[in-house]
Amino acid sequence: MTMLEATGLSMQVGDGRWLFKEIDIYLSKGDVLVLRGPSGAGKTTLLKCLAELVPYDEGQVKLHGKEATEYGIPLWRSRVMYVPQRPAIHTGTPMDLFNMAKNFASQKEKKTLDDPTQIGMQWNLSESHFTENWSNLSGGEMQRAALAVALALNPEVLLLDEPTSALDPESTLLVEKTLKTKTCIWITHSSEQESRVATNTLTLKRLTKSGEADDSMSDRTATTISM
Ligand SMILES: Nc1ncnc2c1ncn2[C@@H]1O[C@H](COP(=O)(O)OP(=O)(O)OP(=O)(O)O)[C@@H](O)[C@H]1O
Repeated sequence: MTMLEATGLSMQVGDGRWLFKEIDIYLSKGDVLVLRGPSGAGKTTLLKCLAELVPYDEGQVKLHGKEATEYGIPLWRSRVMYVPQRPAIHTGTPMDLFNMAKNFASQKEKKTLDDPTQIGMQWNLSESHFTENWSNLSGGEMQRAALAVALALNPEVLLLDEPTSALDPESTLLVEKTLKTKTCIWITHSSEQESRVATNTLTLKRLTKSGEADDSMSDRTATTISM
């Protein structure tokens, strides 16, 4: 049964070019939809539209058949959660972030929250990484800690923006093992990662101003979805 449904999602950018046009996504529980496409094709922006972080021009997004306005935007974002490639500059520690987020009214409706430390320990992080200031963590530690905080908040859909881009191969496999058990849309530039985690793939291509595939750009012929 479809959990997250986007229909006819379209967005135009400043110069009148369509960034993406008439995107349809049907995500059921346990699906891992891999989002691929060349740099600048609009992958990050599409995830931000699904999370209602940036406005789109046409189309609808629904979770369990209801639009974001019916939930209220903060509750929507706690259920359909965008996880950036690099965590925003946070002061304090990963646990401070988790404790702050779990006290948001939108989180309080959730019955179960997990422990980010326990999640991180599956990924070769130690408890102390979660009580260390973000600024003292390495790029890979920061990326795993931010992912662990997001997972612990138990969103229904995770929108993952290159979630293993800062990780070594061993940590990448550990993180994949956990994330592929979740319902998510996952941006990656790696076809190896796609083959390990995807239940289906959506490929974005660059479009011309009129919204047609830009055939002058190599390997950019259409917006395709393969199941
Ligand atoms: N609101 C906006 N107004 C104008 N341009 C925008 C807007 N939002 C996104 N863009 C442009 O759209 C393009 C797509 O950006 P986006 O970050 O979504 O691409 P991407 O496919 O995720 O790229 P990458 O693989 O490099 O991360 C960029 O050129 C960006 O500057």
